[in-house]
Amino acid sequence: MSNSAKHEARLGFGNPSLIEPVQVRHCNSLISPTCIISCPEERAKFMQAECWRRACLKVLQRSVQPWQHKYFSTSSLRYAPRTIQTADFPCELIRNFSVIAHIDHGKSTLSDRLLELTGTITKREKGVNAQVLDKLKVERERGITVKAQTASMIHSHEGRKYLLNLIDTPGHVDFAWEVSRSLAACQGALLLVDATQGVQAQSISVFHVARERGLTIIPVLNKIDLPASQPEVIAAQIQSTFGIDPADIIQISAKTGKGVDKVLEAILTRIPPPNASAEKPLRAFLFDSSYDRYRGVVSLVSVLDGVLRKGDKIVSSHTRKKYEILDLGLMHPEEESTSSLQPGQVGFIACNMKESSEAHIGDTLHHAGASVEPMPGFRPAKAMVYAGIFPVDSNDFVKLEESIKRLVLTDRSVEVTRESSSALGQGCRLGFLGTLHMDVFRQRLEDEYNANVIITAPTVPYKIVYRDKTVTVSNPTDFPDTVDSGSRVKEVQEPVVKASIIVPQEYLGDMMDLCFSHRGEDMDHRFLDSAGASSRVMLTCTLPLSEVVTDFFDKLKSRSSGFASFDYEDAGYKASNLNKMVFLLNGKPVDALALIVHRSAEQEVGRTWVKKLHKVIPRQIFEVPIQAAIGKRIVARETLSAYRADVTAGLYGGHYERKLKHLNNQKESKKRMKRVGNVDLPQEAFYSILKT
Ligand SMILES: Nc1nc2c(ncn2[C@@H]2O[C@H](COP(=O)(O)OP(=O)(O)OP(=O)(O)O)[C@@H](O)[C@H]2O)c(=O)[nH]1
Repeated sequence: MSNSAKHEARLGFGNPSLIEPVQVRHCNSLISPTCIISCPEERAKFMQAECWRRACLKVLQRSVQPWQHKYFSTSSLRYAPRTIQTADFPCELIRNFSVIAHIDHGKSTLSDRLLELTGTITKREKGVNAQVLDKLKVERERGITVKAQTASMIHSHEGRKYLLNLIDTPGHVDFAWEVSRSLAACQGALLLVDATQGVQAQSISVFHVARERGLTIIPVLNKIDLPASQPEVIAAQIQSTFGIDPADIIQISAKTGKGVDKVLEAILTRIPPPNASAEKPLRAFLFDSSYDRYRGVVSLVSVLDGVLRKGDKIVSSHTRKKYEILDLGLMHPEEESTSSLQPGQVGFIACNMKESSEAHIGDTLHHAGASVEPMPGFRPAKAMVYAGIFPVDSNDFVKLEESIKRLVLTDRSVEVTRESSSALGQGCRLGFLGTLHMDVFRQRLEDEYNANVIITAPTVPYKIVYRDKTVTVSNPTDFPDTVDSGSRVKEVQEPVVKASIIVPQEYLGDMMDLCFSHRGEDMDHRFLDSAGASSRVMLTCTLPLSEVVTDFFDKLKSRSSGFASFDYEDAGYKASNLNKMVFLLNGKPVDALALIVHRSAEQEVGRTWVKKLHKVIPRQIFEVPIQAAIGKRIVARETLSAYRADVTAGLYGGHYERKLKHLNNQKESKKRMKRVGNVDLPQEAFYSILKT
């Protein structure tokens, strides 16, 4: 901002500490919406800048009460909320639908195109951000959706205005829970299939979830602009896999916009309106929540019956706690306050819930004093993979714990407990839905909270069956040291999954080999297309979850030249021959590196890890044996040779015996060090071991 700019009017209200500082870079100066501009030319420049306008809107929507909008005054900057009268949309003018598909088949691109086509966002607002609904930095960087997003659109058709509510869902198998709860708020689903890749593993799983929920499915073939697309072949595949009539399939290019208008028309004509009544007592189904630092928990609800108004007193069927609706409205695509949510509508509510655990996913909210039948809820998200997270600098634990707590407020599927390790100090043990989920969480910690962390090798929850009880163990340090006939342990069970792999026929043999080498059982396969040179096969088998969470997916992609797609679902527990492997440095176990391994992989895993350790541990002034042990049995060993300090360096010339005396002294002191077993293992060494 130029020096000539004088202060004239504040673009912030009430208590300035309530205003989140949003930084906007313009004309190479950092400005924030609380900054003040008076020079007319400067002001005009700022006001025309899109970044400035968006930042102001963001601040206003987040921190300012609607009654304060009038103070936000200069003419070109006036905050003009697009007022939606929700009462104008009775059930027959509402359509609630999700976009579902295999990963990367174009869900977010189609969602953006629908938002554009209905005028909800303009091309200018969209700017360079290719995907409006992928709001997280990690989503934009990786080009994947990790959190389902809701957006309401208004679309005019044959002289009537419809309220369309879209939910863009993630495609990766780790986030299947997100998809299933999003579908609970919908009557229809757009099933996207990439016209170059065809039906993939998650296309099948999401199709079945949508069908089980009784949703109307609109099949859409995407990416028909690509030269490699084969619309007819893939349409036949959709017909044979799902029993869908090819005449019902809409062919589009979400990228160029071709055919997307037909999708809009199908949404209006094929998806039934919600069956909700304003006369019945209120029932609002809570299907998602997030945390806002100023307002507490903000929940997404689908109003099944009745009307929800600002100021209403509501009760949670799950906790029986009472709340007052302080704000509510539609996601358009950002939050936009309205005075009510009508039957059949999907929107957000803020009702002073302080803890995110109060917003129980699958809860039914009703008016205080009324009694209603709650909807059947969801099964809670189940952690499949556990890992310890430790700060690289152990002094940063308090800061790290605080960051984890905050992040968990926005990601309810993560389980957190405290953990301490003699090697890595204080940390947290976290439970995730899968390894991608774990990696995304780690990246968010680094991106959003500047955390520098060490994350231990992922492990799955095992069941230890003792003679008198069964205990679930999600940390290798809690696993019994020996599981043999003499111990109290009757058996160890590990989680297994039912895996399905879709792959061109020529890779079937490779895939069977791969599953077999990862302890796959009950293998079966069936052809998806009518027999032909390029027909595709669906291979199913049960796999131990611990095999899936390591490098299975990478191997699957490389051995199928990227053609295989993979999906899995929980298939319970199975008895298995497992043991705890510990790594000894100079005879002392390093707790943070303990692993649970299957008998058949002991040698290989032991050798690989011992080699890894040998590479990264700095040489000490004494020899260090690095061993992998199972109980008392050593399965692999490397020796880190001693680093020999040149104790004779300062002796110029002189007698040979004098040098020998120094060398002997050094030998003695090394012996003492060895006895203490004091291996110097910096945190950075752990970082590089566990990173790989
Ligand atoms: N050529 C072409 N590319 C497309 C089309 N639709 C999407 N893409 C591209 O496909 C890639 C994946 O698209 P996304 O919209 O992110 O896919 P998605 O299904 O939302 O991905 P996830 O949320 O990670 O499952 C992006 O690079 C898009 O630009 C299309 O119609 N034609």
